[in-house]
Amino acid sequence: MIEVNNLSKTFKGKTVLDNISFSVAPGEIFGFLGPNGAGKTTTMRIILGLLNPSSGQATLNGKNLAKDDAARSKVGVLLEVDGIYDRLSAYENLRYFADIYRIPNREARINELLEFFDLNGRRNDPAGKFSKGMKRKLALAKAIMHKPEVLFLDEPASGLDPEAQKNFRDLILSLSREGNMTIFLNSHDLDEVQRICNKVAIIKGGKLLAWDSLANLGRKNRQPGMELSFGNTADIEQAEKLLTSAKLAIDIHRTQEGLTLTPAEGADTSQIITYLAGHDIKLEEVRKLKRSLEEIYLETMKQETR
Ligand SMILES: Nc1ncnc2c1ncn2[C@@H]1O[C@H](COP(=O)(O)OP(=O)(O)OP(=O)(O)O)[C@@H](O)[C@H]1O
Repeated sequence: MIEVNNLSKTFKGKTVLDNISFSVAPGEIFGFLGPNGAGKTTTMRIILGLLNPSSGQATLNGKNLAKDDAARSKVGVLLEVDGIYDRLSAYENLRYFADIYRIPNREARINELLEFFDLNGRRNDPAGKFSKGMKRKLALAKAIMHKPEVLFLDEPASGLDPEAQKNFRDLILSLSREGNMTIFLNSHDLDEVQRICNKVAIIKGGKLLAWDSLANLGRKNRQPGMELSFGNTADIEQAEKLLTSAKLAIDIHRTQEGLTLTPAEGADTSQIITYLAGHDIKLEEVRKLKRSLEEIYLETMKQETR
């Protein structure tokens, strides 16, 4: 369990973290979201014990990583700069770190990692000749070599093409599932976070604006929208008028086959369907629209500046 309690950080009088608190449960894939300069990397560095907080604390299983070597050995870290040696081969890079970390059964572990990351065919090629995606995979192999409990990733897929990004996401998911690893992911890639994280925190200007599961965040700000399609296109206009005057829905927009809308406060989907049926309007299909993380994120950002 990672616990961040009332954490603040000031650099030369400038507050970059302002009394933030949250926690990450074991096995969770946690997405830490925010614009550039929001304070994500600073928070991560404090948790890792690389930077002292101005006040408050951050612990892993109750231990301060700055002061506890045993606790520090339970984490793996992949920062934006991946620390791979270009002149060494994939194998030599892993061998070098295996020696530093005194990994038991070194050769077996290196072979397992090269297989898992699909790098075995290029094991003897210098890493400098690798594509960006392959280099990231090698860096991730290095970060998890000692089988950490928690993996910290700072913008792990930035600069990768869509296919390499997908590849990387799948790897992170399988590490979480098979290795039962807790993952702490710093990102401003909303799509990436939406696809893999189960819990999200949003930070801006050093302040924590939100911290919840994706599902709860979607519900909290506003009800998710719905899409209605009609067998008879003449009903579309009529339905729009009825729902507007009955004040059952807001944000009503016409589409090719029907309407998208958000149930008004106090109204719900079944009320809307019953109301339209009572006015002889037949619905062909009703679909709940899932709110994207992008909508939630932008709304959260707006609320803060209000
Ligand atoms: N060593 C430092 N000295 C002074 N200011 C710093 C230092 N490290 C970070 N900052 C400032 O702290 C703020 C937060 O930076 P941080 O790197 O944590 O943001 P971030 O959310 O990780 O941003 P990005 O998405 O761009 O990586 C920024 O204004 C940055 O300039």
